Amino acid sequence: MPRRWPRSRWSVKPRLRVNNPPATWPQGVARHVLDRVDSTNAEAFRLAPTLGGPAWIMAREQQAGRGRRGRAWTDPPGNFAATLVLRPQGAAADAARLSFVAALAVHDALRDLCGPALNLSLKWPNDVLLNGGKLSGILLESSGAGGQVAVLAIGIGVNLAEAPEPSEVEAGALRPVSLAGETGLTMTPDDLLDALAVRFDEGMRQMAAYGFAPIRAAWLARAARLGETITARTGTAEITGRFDGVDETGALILTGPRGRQAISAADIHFGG
Ligand SMILES: O=C(O)CCCC[C@@H]1SC[C@@H]2NC(=O)N[C@@H]21
Repeated sequence: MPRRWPRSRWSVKPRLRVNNPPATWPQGVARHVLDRVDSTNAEAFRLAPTLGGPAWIMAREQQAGRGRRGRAWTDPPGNFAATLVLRPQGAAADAARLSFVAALAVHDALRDLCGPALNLSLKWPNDVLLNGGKLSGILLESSGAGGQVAVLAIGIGVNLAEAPEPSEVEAGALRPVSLAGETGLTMTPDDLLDALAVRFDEGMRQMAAYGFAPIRAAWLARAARLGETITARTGTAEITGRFDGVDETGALILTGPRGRQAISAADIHFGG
């Protein structure tokens, strides 16, 4: 139930389904909920050999969450920490496109639960922003050999209850925000898991049927700062240019003084 309702910023009442898993949970997908774990991504790799198909692994408490680029991810109680483990038997490039499916699924599941007025947007490659601050992060990890992915772990963290202090994230990073802090809305991790599993399954089916193009289009329709000047920091370079979209591999397209560049791995900074 909403704790408070800031009418000035909202035009639509949120729809929250509490403690009521939908009958629409995708068929053939396992659902594991753990009380405590080090990292749901680590658990995904431990469980993978025992799984007969895709599985969501959610933990009520995650003690050693992993973030992108070797960073830690902290999870205060009430936040969402889950991993979808897949055995895609495909190339690494195909797996990378699933991070866009994941970000879209998080975005759309939150909108399903809270209503369309929730001010969400997406930041390349797969952050979900609320009121311009970072609400959710996604970490893809894989194992395999010869360019083929045997196990893919898509780990998703969402600050439902609490965000880390700005001092806990690195300088220049987006302000961390939580759903409760920004809107007063409360949502259980279980409710988000159920909505997310449905949305992710839809995205996977869409990609299987029509390829990456509709996923890319839907992602771009929700993208923050499209057409604006942004900065991409790779390990070795800093590239500033106009954010012109995402190519068919999922690489970020920046147009700057050196022309059009496709960037496949970087941290993005909005500046200003
Ligand atoms: O740095 C990022 O933005 C990505 C953060 C991903 C955190 C999630 S929480 C669930 C899953 N398990 C982990 O150890 N990490 C991911």
